Amino acid sequence: MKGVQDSGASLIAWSPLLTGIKLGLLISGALSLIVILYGLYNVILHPLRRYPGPPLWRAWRVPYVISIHRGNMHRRLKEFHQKYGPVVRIAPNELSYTDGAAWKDIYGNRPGQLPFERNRTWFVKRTLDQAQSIMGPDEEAHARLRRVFANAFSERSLRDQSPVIECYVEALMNQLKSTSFGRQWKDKTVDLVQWVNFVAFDISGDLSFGESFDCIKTGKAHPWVEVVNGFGKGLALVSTINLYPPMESLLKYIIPPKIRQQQIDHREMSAAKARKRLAWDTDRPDFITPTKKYNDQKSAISDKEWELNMSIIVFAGSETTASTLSGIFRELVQNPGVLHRLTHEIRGTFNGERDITVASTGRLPYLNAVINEGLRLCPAVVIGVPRVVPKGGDTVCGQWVPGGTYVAFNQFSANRMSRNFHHPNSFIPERFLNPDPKTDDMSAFQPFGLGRHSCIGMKHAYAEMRLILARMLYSFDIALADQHDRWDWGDQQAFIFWDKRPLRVTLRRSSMS
Ligand code: HEM
Repeated sequence: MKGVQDSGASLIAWSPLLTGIKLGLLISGALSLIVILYGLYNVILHPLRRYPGPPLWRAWRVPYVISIHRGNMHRRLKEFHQKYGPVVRIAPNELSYTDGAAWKDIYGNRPGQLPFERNRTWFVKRTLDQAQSIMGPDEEAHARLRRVFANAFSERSLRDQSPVIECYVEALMNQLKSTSFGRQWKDKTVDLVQWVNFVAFDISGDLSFGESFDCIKTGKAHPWVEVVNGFGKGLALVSTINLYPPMESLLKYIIPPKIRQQQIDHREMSAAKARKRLAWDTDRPDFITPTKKYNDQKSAISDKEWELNMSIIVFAGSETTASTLSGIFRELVQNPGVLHRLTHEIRGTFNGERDITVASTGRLPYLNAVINEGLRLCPAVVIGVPRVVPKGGDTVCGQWVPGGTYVAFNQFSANRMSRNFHHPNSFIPERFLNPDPKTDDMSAFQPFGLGRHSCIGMKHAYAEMRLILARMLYSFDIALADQHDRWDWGDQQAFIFWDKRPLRVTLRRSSMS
């Protein structure tokens, strides 16, 4: 009897816990049901239901988020486009395109039609007084900022700025040629990824902040550069969290305090550098002199906007150029035939290193073809910058897309589709010498984007890349340090930007230098 009483008493004592467990099961059951029903709705009833794509990705956004954080989104998208075709639904409300016609429809300026704006989840504004940026989604602010900075990127400004670019490339060459510990060298092994990063950031720092980061001089990355090199992973985290607005408030708990402090210090360092350059009364040839002149008349840009946009331009101008050059150098050392033909063109054109300038490298057909082929195989903007279809919907590639859908042209996938390019995974610069529309669809090739948001620094990027490649191949015979170190550029991870692996090459002074 006592035993029964005891077990009855303990059952009573357990009953709140059992009720709690039951309630918990009920709630998690209900939540799972909602998640399943939401997935089923997305696949069966959603307005995008007729677009093909991997079932789990069409049902929920989670696989997309996981892939972004694994750094393999570019490879997954390529697989999907190979399987499902030129338009793939990669999330309940997102379509990915590889058909060249999508460039004009999504990014082009179409008079009389509403624009496809930049997707706000990528460029969210955290406070109302946060400065506007040229990379931001606000079309009005963008148009104003684009006008303010336009003169700094004109053909004429590039001519004025060329001596600055040449001076840093000269410094790079001197550093690479320098003796090691006082001894002349015959062969020298260097990591080219590191050195092109140094030169690209030093040039960008000078043209925007008025001072170099001194990466070439010191042989190491400046703290400002070190922080922005990890920027892609941060942007990937923020952009995916922004997809789930209630999670946004958790950001401050997710980001470790050390990283948060690093971000604050970095912002302050950028602001101090920007203020220093702006206070300088000078006519030096850089991005700021023409912009300041315009702004003195129009007062179009606030102090905070100066600070934010100068940092953006430093980053946009260096990471992209450094990535592309890293890709081109890797392709060259892995393709000796192309390297030989390019070296022959460069050494046959110039009579000495002094002849190699921004202006004189503009007319080398094979050099230009090599750069374009590098931009195709190793696109700096790996994953398309998404846009949003305007209210009321619009047509992309002849198919109706409802308003609010995210749409993007994905360059890595598009450039490696055999329906766009013959032997799409091979490095064949010749395809750019005499493009044959039967084998290569050049409408798919827009490495600098299209329309009002297309790259403002395109001329500068080509100028820098031509000069660096020409000077390097004129002065050095370059080969892979380890002949087994061969792989496809796309094998690397990409967190919005490429997570670049080293490129160890052996340099030997050429007979020309
Ligand atoms: C190989 C080098 C480069 C590549 C592949 C590249 C690519 C791109 C692309 C695809 C866009 C369009 C983004 C969008 O559609 O939302 C863009 C925008 C931009 N790029 Fe570049 N870029 C390069 C170099 C540069 C350089 C050297 C600078 C400046 C010095 C620069 C500054 C910018 C800026 C400010 C924007 C935003 C333009 C706007 O929204 O009006 N880029 N770039």
